[in-house]
Amino acid sequence: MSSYQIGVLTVSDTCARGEATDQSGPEIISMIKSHYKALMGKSGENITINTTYKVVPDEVEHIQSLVVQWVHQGYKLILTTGGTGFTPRDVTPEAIKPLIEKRCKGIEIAMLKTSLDVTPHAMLSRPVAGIKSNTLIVTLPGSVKAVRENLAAILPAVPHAIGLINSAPKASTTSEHRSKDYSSNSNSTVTSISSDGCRGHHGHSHSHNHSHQEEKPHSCGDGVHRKRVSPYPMINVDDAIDIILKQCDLLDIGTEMKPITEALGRLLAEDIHSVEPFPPFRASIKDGYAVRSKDGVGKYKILGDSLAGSSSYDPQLLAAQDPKEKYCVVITTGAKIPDEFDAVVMVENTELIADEKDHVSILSSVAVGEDIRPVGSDIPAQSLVLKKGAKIGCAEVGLLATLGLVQVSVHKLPSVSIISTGDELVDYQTKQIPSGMIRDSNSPTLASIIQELNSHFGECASRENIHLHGIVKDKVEDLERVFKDAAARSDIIITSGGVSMGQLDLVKPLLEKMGKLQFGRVNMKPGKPLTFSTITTASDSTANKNKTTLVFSLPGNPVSTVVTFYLFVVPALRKLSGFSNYNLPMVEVKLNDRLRLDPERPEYHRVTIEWDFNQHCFISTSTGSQASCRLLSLKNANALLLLPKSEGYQEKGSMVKAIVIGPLHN
Ligand SMILES: Nc1nc2c(c(=O)[nH]1)N[C@H]1C(S)=C(S)[C@@H](COP(=O)(O)OP(=O)(O)OC[C@H]3O[C@@H](n4cnc5c(N)ncnc54)[C@H](O)[C@@H]3O)O[C@H]1N2
Ligand code: MOO
Ligand SMILES: [Mg+2]
Repeated sequence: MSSYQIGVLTVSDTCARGEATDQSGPEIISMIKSHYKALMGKSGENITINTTYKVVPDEVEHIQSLVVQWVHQGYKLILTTGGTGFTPRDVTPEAIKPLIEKRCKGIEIAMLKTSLDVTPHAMLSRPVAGIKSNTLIVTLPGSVKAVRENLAAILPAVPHAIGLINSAPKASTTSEHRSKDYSSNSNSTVTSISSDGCRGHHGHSHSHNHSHQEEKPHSCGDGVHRKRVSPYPMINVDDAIDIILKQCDLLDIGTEMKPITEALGRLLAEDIHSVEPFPPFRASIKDGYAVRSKDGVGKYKILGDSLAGSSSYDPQLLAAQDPKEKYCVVITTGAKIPDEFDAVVMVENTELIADEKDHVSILSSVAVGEDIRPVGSDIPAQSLVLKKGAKIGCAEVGLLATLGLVQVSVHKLPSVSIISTGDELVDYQTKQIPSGMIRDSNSPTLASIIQELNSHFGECASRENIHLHGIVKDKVEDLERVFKDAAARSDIIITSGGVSMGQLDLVKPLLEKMGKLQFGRVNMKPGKPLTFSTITTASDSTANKNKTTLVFSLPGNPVSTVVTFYLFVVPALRKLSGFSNYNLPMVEVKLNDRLRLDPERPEYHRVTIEWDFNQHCFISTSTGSQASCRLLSLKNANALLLLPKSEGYQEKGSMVKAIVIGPLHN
């Protein structure tokens, strides 16, 4: 028995404001139900149709966030009504089009044709139909009459369309995919594995379709009545990142003034302009003599010197001299060129004259301006030197110093709380550990990653405001207390453990209770049970708005913890720190290994990459068995390969994209 979740979305300012009652939405629902009833009557198939009905104003964000959420929740069909006309408030097509992955013009034409048979005004409608993920999305006009016509025109094809969109892929989808076995004889085919977790031999197959359950807090229940299928739809990595980035807009981290010597790695929160020109005077580029270029080669009288920082030359002297003679001033690199001179001869192109120390022989003639830096030639006055949003590197600190700035306005950095969860954990400093227990490695690992990120990719998390909460046992009251404390003090909470299918995996239900669980599973390997939520803490005063905290509940397997951190926490940290490029650098690398692919999930395979001057490209070397509990698979890794989900292998010598996660040489 399959169940269809169908979303009906009425887009209308007046209905949203309650100034008009919506007829079209209810009409759609009744047409859908009666059509399917007829359909089921014929085919005998029994489908349960659940419809969700919402009304939103004519606003792109409102339409998109609901449609995206419904798609993530696995809806089969989404029908909107309203907002497809020509008036300024008609934005439904503009909201839906960017979400569509596959346009379905046939459906649009069917609707237009039907309506045009009725009235030529139908050409003033802008329908959009298309597929996003596994969902068919169709915009219908606003009027009930037009809804009836358009829906009647396409309903006969909709069930079949949905069937095609959700048809199983050709390749066999048995879940017993073989991959590098955890044991040493890696070429033995693993008969079955614990679903994607660390290699175990208590394997069982697991199906990937999920039934959509109402969004209510699910406890995993006790051992016996535990869910057999995760209630959390599996979404893809890009959509997950989109959701995270969107939620970042709810936080306002703010800016602060920092002394320039403490601003390295920070992002500028304002444009930086020069006031004075630099250099502020005409400066010599070389050591030698300042001359008047018109005097050419010959014997020159030395009138004094102008050294960088001090000068004995007095212009009165020149005025008192015989104009027919040639004059010069000793000059050093960086020194001010006296106004009466217009070029520099390098000391290598002169000769001393025996017994005449206040004369010199100039051997080469120079052009006007030779070896002189004009005023402002490095930095013009009143010019934009650094743009808002620029990362302050070493040179930028120097430029700020050159401009005489003592402090600068920079983006503040998000504060972070790190929490390890699990009854089996003891502090890593514990010498004798009781049987069945293990040391917590995730917290020290995560704290170190943040430090390394800050040093290599720009400051993206507060160094002072990173709070290690340590280990929290699998007890709801303990977890709730610590999460509440962390939410009050941090912008971002990073937990590890307790998010899969175990009866002590309490984190997801707790977050559904404490906040809003945005998504609970991602189609990736490792890292599938990654969970992302938001907790809103009411503000104490009406003045400032509620505080939102982003909660990243990473899977407990140490490698899953690290990989999901790089893929999902880093973009949030960077966006909140003011970066415009949220992701870590991406490169293309040539494989030095033949790697088996996972037929169900895209994989982030750990490698060491190095530039090869003979092959003119990065060469990647796998870190070995990729079991997600094997932290060794991250040892010396400085990149994550993006391997596609597919049968078969990624061949040695082929080019693959990789995310750079560490220094390119050790
Ligand atoms: N029946 C199913 N079981 C599992 C599934 C599934 O879909 N069905 N998913 C597997 C996958 S994939 C992953 S990833 C893990 C993630 O599970 P949790 O997030 O609940 O993690 P835990 O169960 O708490 O721990 C997993 C593993 O990692 C060790 N661990 C936990 N915290 C730490 C820490 N701070 N330092 C070091 N090691 C840690 C823990 O002892 C476990 O061995 O679920 C699979 N199961
Ligand atoms: O073990 Mo899991 O593969 O991290 O998702
Ligand atoms: Mg678990």
